Amino acid sequence: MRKGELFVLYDIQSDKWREECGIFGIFASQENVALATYWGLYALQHRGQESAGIAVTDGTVMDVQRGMGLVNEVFRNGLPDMPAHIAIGHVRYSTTGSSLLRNTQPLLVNYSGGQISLAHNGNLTNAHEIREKLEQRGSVFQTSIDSEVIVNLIARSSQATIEEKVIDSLAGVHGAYCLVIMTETKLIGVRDPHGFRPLCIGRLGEGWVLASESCALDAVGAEFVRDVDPGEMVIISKDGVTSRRFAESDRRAGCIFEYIYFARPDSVIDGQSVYQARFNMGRTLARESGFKADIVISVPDSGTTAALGYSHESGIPFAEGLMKNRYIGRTFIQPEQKKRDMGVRIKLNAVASVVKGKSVIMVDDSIVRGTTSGKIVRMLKDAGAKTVHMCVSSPPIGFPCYYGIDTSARKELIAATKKVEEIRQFIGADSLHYLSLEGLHASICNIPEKTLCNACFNCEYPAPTPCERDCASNKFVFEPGRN
Ligand SMILES: O=P(O)(O)OC[C@H]1O[C@H](OP(=O)(O)OP(=O)(O)O)[C@H](O)[C@@H]1O
Ligand SMILES: NC(=O)CC[C@H](N)C(=O)O
Ligand SMILES: [Mg+2]
Repeated sequence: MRKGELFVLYDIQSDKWREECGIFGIFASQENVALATYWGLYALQHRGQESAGIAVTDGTVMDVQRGMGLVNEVFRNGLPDMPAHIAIGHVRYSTTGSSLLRNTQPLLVNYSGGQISLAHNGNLTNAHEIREKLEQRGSVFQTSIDSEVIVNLIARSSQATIEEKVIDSLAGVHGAYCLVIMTETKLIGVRDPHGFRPLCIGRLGEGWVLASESCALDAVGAEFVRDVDPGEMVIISKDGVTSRRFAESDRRAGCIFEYIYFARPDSVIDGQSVYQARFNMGRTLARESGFKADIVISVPDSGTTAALGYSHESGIPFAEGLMKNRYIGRTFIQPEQKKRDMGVRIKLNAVASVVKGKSVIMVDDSIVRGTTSGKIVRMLKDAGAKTVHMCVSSPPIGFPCYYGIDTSARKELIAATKKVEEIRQFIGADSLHYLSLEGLHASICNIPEKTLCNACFNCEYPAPTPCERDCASNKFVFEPGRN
C-alpha cells in the first residue's frame, strides 16, 4: 500500500450472489421483546448482511432503530430503549432499492389509523407499476424499496380494520412476500399465496414469535408451532392467535434454493429438514457422478452437509481440505485489486497436508459466476492436489430469480452461456458433475416436486416476472435493476 493511497471498504461477507432478507416478530408482554428480536436477527444474519433494524411498541407509541451493517454492528450502542410488548426486526440484502440507510427496514409510518411498522422478505414484481400509480395519486415515498408500496397501500386503504387494510393492499401485489407487520396492539404475519419464502410461528412462554426460519425460534428458546401457510395471515393480539386465508394459491412454489443454500441447515422449512435435504443431495450426487477419489472435501460453509452425504454414500473419507476464516467480515483492500480474487483468498485456504498428492472430490452447493470454484480449484492444485473432481449439489443455474434473491443478471450466470464441459474448462477442474433436477427433487423428499419453484434451473416462472421474457430464445427484454 502506498502512503495516501485511497482504500475502499469492501464487504467480503456480502460478496454473495444471492441472499435475501430475514424477518422476525414477537408478541410477549413478559419478555424483553427488543432483546429477543436482536437474538432472532442474529440467528438470521446469514439471510442478509447489509443492514438491520428493530421496531418496538409499548401499545401507544413506536420506536425504530436501523442501521447499515451486521446486527451486532447496528446495535453496538444498545437496543430501542422503551418498555415494549411487541417488536419486529429485519436483516436486509437488497433486491429492489440500493443498499442505503434510507432503505433499511422495518419501515415505520404514521397514518390516519395510527402507526404501522413493516418488515418484508421477498421481492414484488409489479412494485414499479403500483408505485407510479400511487405517485400519480399524490403519494410520496421515502425509500426506493418495493416494500414501501405495501405500507402505502395499507395506509390508503379505506377498509375498517388493519386486517382488512392489509388484505386490501395485497390484492394487486405480485411476487414474493413474507411480512411481519406491527401495530400498537397487534403483530401480523403474512405469507404470499405461492409461499416463495419461509415463515414460521413459535410459542415463547405466554407469547408468540414469527420468524423466517425455525433456527431463530431455537435461538430465543421458542417452541416451533407450525409454518404459516401460503396465502395465510396470522394475527396475534392479547387475545391470542387467529388465522385468515386472504388468497387462494393456484400454485404453491416454495423456493428450492432455501434447501440448497440459503437457509441454515438446522432449520426445518415446510416440514423438510434443511440438513437432511442437503445430506440427501450429497448422497444422490455420489450415485449420479460415480467419481472415485482418495478424499471428499467441501467448500465451507454451505457445501459441507452435501459433502458429508457424498462421503457417506460413496464410502470415500471426508476430510477438511479447505478452511474458512470464521472471522471474515469487512476488510479493506486496494481498489485496483480484483475484489473477488482477493475475497476468495481471504475467505478460504487449502490445507496442503490434507490434499497433497491426493485425488480430491470437491463438493459445493452451486456455481454461479464460477469465480469461487475457479479460484479454489487452482488453490487446491497449488497445494499439491493430484486431481480435482468438482461435484455441485444443484443443477446449472441458467435463469435469474425475481422472487427475493438478488441473483446476478443473466449474463453473469456462467451456466446461461456455457455448457457443462465449457464450465469445467473455465474452472480448471479435471471433471465436473451437477446434480440433476430429478436427483434434487428426490433429495428434498418431504416436499412434493410440484410445490417448489425451480425457475432458476428451468425458466418455469410460477408467477409474473417484471420483464418480458422469451424462454425460447432465452432473451430477457428487461433485467430488473437497482435504483
Ligand atoms: O460461482 P460463484 O459466483 O463464485 O458463487 C458460488 C459460491 O457462492 C456461495 O458461497 P458463499 O461465498 O456465498 O459462502 P458460504 O458458502 O460460506 O455461505 C456458494 O456456496 C458457492 O460457494
Ligand atoms: N432480500 C429481500 O427479501 C429484500 C426485501 C426487499 N425487496 C428489499 O429490497 O428490501
Ligand atoms: Mg459457498
